[in-house]
Amino acid sequence: MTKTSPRSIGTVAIRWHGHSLDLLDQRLLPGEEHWLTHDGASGVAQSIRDMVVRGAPAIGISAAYGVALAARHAGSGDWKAEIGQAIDELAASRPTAVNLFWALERMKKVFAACGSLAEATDRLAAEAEAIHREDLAANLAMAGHAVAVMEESGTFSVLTHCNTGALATGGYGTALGVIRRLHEEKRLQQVFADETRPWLQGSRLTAWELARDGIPVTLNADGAAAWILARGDVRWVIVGADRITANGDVANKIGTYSLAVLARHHKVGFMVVAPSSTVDMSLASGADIPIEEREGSELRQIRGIPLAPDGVDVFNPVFDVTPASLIDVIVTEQGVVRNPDITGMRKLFGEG
Ligand SMILES: CSC[C@@H](O)[C@@H](O)C(=O)COP(=O)(O)O
Repeated sequence: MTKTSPRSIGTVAIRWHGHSLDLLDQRLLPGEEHWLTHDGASGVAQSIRDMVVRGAPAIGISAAYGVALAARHAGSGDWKAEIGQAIDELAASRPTAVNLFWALERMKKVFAACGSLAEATDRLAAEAEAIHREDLAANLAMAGHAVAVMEESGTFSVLTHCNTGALATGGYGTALGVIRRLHEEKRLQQVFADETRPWLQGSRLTAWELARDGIPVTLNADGAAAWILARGDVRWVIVGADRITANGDVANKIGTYSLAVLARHHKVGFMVVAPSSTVDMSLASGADIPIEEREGSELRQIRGIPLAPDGVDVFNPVFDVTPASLIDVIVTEQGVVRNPDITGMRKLFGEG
């Protein structure tokens, strides 16, 4: 057992120490880099719920470490019940990103095969580390597949939404990993980063992460995306995903669907980049995906400063579903699905 996190590429947001888990508090970025230490699953579940850690793969990885912590700190009595409760608590933290449930299923399988607490402690930690390591490897593989799809010669600009970087994953990033690779290959003119209202993952996290890594980034209001695409130098809109269903529909951060409509109108490529842990072949279409709604206060105020009349009614769905028909290509570490539909999805991922 290594008792260390895999080496992240880009900003590190998850640090595993074997007996505790440190998460970079993403609520405080870009102003402050503050780490929260967790020694139990409840704290990890709360950090997922409160968005200390966010982004589909990072949520799955953190939950897996949460289960490992539950074993590490379980009493010697009914340790099976304690770990089972921890898994249930983690599963209730956020509903949309399937990576959470995928990671917990992996942990459950290992847990079910353990005959003693000592064995569970070792094996659950090793499984969580494997999930973390494999996510980083998937990101690197996806970047390779994605840039091979892009036939443009010379340099070009891209537009992205939300944060899909090292902060949201095991390191490197999904959509942002592709952007990193384009930059490494000197094919990237610049990245337009949607600010991503209301939580501002684009301005607070993506712009920060890219600027730190020396990748040319221009921040824009979400409402400016149509005008930016109309100007013609953006060739691809590249986004991540929280859940991809059997017909190729994609749940991702609210605002992704409008970008897909805009991309189709302006004949700009629309690419979704996500590891296979984001694919949910058990759901027929996006209509079956549970869409998280968060507190109205996320729109009414920012860090206590009022932005709207006190108590005004708010509708705050934090994800939307982009129909497969608006997506040009889905990229995973297992390969790509062009013009996704059920046939293409089944070819790559089986029946589910
Ligand atoms: C690699 S992250 C892909 C998605 O999880 C990301 O685009 C997103 O929607 C994150 O939402 P968040 O609410 O910040 O967890």
